Amino acid sequence: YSLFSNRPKWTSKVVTYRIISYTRDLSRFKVNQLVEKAFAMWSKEIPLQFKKIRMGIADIMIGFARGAHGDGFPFDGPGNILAHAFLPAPRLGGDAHFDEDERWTDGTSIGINFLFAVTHELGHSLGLGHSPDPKAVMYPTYEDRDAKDFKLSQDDIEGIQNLYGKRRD
Ligand SMILES: CC(C)C[C@H](CS(C)(=N)=N)C(=O)N[C@H]1Cc2cn(c3ccccc23)CCCCCCNC1=O
Ligand SMILES: [Zn+2]
Repeated sequence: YSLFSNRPKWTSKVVTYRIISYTRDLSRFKVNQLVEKAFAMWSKEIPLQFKKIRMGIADIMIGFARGAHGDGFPFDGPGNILAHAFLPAPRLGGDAHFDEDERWTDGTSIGINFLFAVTHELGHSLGLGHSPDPKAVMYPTYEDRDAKDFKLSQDDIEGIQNLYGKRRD
């Protein structure tokens, strides 16, 4: 795993999130469900709670966009960069954006596995960098093969616990 030298992290006990836009590739219900599942994978390992809000400003704002979308980091059409997320910080910090020019799937058809991508992006939203371990969710590139029924690797867990400590309950 890798962290950033200033080790940015959330210092509140509860971190809020809000899904502000959706994709035409998956139902809103499915997007909500997969985002919830990705948060649960990380929160299982650390003493941090995630709370979904429906209005207002959340710590982690999640959405889909194509091309230039107002954060100075325009997406690049199909393929290449699939998504991006900002390290823990106010405002844009923590936010995760998914490229609407990709085809997002829940594993039942061809396309980029959305659950895998959300889990990777939330790793960044929580403060993780990339891992050199090809088995880690935080490995820099998307490999379709291990996107089906994946779980956090030991490396991912060690990294996130280095930052937030172990969950005790
Ligand atoms: C891990 C993801 C869920 C999130 C990361 C983005 S991020 C910011 N959150 N680390 C991602 O999109 N990685 C690229 C990295 C990448 C691979 N290639 C590229 C060609 C051009 C540009 C980028 C890439 C080679 C060709 C394959 C392109 C399709 C797959 N793209 C990737 O794997
Ligand atoms: Zn990444």
